[in-house]
Amino acid sequence: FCQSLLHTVFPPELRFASLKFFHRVFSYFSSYCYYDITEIDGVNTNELYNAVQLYLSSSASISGTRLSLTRGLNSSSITYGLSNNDRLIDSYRGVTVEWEHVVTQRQSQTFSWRPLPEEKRGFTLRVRKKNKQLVLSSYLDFVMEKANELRRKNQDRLLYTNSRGGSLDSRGHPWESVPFKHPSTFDTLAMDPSKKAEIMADLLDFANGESFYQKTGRAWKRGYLLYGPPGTGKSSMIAAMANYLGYDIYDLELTEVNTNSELRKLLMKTSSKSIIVIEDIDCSINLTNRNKNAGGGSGSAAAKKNSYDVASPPGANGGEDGGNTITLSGLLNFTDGLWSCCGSERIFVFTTNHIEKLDPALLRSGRMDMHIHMSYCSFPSLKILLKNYLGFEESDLQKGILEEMERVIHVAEMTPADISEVLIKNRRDKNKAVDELLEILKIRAEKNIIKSSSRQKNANEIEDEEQEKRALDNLQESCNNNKCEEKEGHNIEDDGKMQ
Ligand SMILES: Nc1ncnc2c1ncn2[C@@H]1O[C@H](COP(=O)(O)OP(=O)(O)OP(=O)(O)O)[C@@H](O)[C@H]1O
Ligand SMILES: [Mg+2]
Repeated sequence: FCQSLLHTVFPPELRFASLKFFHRVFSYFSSYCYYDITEIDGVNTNELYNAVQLYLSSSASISGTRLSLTRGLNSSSITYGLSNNDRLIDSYRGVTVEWEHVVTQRQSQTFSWRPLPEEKRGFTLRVRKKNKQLVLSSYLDFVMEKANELRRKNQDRLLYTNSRGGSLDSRGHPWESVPFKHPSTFDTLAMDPSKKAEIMADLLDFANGESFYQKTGRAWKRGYLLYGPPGTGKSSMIAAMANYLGYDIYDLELTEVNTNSELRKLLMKTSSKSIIVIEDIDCSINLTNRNKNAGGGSGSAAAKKNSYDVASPPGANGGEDGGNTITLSGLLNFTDGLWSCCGSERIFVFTTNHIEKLDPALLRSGRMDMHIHMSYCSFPSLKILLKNYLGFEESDLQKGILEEMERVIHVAEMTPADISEVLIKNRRDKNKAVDELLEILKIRAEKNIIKSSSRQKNANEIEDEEQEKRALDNLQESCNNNKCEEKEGHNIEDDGKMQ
């Protein structure tokens, strides 16, 4: 209206100045101020625009007359947002604000190095002037935070791998990703319930512990070492952790990493809220010699001790000379050196079948915060498997069968993987599955008893042999001593004679 009035009343040279004047007068008397958030800011995508769009999708009431629906890549849920030129009221700490989605056609003569969308989109936020401070200081931060949370919730988690070696993709990323859809959860995981509850509580404390880590001056990260025989659920536990916290997983293949600096680059490209996994750490690299390159090999015990105490500066033993020169020192810098803090809220999980092979430097407290022993199936774990695979509660099974299972399960030393195999095979006939499982448990237990008794017998025999040998050695030694004494006596005599 103003513009058409200007056209008729003012000559062209005065139009611009008078428009500015009207605008000033209008904004002086208006009790509102307006903020434009455009989709594209210069040549960059405006992150705030995307955040607002996502944020509004959570508060858009279904009663809105027209909503636009979107489903993103890697997302399994639909989000909705404002359609063109629609408005929505939001309130924050008792303050009401109004959002409008503004879409206009882009003028065709605009020059740009990259193709821009034909429509110019943006949000206009209308706030009362008296609330301006609140909006600028905290409402927009709140919107960003909420949007990030929604993005994580809506988006399927990703599983990243560095299987391409050191090569980068077209965007310069060293990680390749696929949607992560592992069904393992803490409900399906068979392990001692009290241990499970402890781990779950620890994870929750970690995820909600931002202020604690800030207060205590610690980097916001946590390390878990899972160890135990194959098939006891170490990988399943990692998947359950990721599903529980909603974190992405970075599966680090150490054999594909050539140098310590490559390892650092990989770490820098991981995102927050993620689990960084190194499976079978004892097999990945030679982790017994921390200062292989810097110290020039394992030396004396003292030199070795020293190499544990002195943290090598990053890159000192980086082995940029090619070949697989990644060292334990590089790995330790990766997990808790300065570089490990270049993101936050990260969990490191290492798995191994042989904890005894690991270097004490990896096991010292503070490095791997929790050591979790995944062991052979116990009776409580067995009950979880029976419930998950066959739907049998404790009360559905005969007391005699349960008692017998409880008696043999420890001696049988069967992994949850072995037991689930038997249950899956017979899952159509549940009673048969239980009978067969009990039978197998008994056979295994019997075998183990025989094996351990023969081992004991062997050990006793070896002990006897050693005792005999020791006795013979002692005898021989005393004989030798006697001979020496006789000989020394002769010498003295000889000496005497000579003198
Ligand atoms: N504790 C468990 N609870 C439920 N299922 C389990 C458990 N342990 C093993 N399984 C089953 O056995 C299979 C193998 O388990 P998983 O891969 O987690 O073992 P692992 O300990 O990682 O073995 P490895 O040391 O060989 O990597 C899984 O598919 C899972 O279904
Ligand atoms: Mg595994």
